[in-house]
Amino acid sequence: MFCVRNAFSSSVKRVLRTSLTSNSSEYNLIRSRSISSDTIRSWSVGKINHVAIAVPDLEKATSLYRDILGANVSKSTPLPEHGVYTVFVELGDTKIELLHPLGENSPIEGFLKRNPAGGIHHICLEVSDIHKAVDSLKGKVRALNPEPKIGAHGKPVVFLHPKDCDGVLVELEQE
Ligand SMILES: C[C@@H](C(=O)O)C(=O)SCCNC(=O)CCNC(=O)[C@H](O)C(C)(C)COP(=O)(O)OP(=O)(O)OC[C@H]1O[C@@H](n2cnc3c(N)ncnc32)[C@H](O)[C@@H]1OP(=O)(O)O
Repeated sequence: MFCVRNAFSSSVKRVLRTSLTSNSSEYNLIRSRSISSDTIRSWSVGKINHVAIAVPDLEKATSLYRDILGANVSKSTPLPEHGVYTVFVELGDTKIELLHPLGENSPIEGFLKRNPAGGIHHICLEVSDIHKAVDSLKGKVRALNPEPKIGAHGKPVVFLHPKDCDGVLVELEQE
């Protein structure tokens, strides 16, 4: 009886010790991660600036938001350096960006081939410091243009690879 109780109690102690040790090391790991990311992070991510929709027929898509839904929409603007036409739909403090291919080798050509009816192409998030953001993402998330380009709002933008962002193309824009 004594032997059985002793064996039981030492196995309980072993389980407790293992669990305590592993919890402590997890705790230390979590603690050190949050301390180091707090220390290193000198930029922050802000609100969604816009959601971009690639469309096969820009006039038809503009008419949906302007004439049927009654939103304010911008004029169509060609952005040859990005290979797209854009139309912005104003929605309170955020926007929808309608995208249509411009010229040969438009970066949205392939997307529209795969999604001929159109679809959500990317989301754009504001960041407080785009250069620091790009630096701190190195080795974790691939930037498609590590050197920021001037985007549709005249501000620097960087696109992040959709395969590193859960299947979503993410654009970072300087606030
Ligand atoms: C004006 C400016 C602004 O707002 O300021 C803009 O919007 S300019 C908006 C247009 N500019 C950009 O999009 C610039 C950044 N984009 C790019 O560099 C390109 O579009 C890529 C994201 C690299 C995709 O190019 P492309 O379609 O030729 O690549 P690919 O056919 O090799 O595709 C590689 C893989 O990525 C996936 N993939 C491609 N485009 C995607 C998208 N928009 N969202 C989610 N996944 C996507 C494909 O399905 C494929 O997956 P599987 O391998 O599984 O089949």
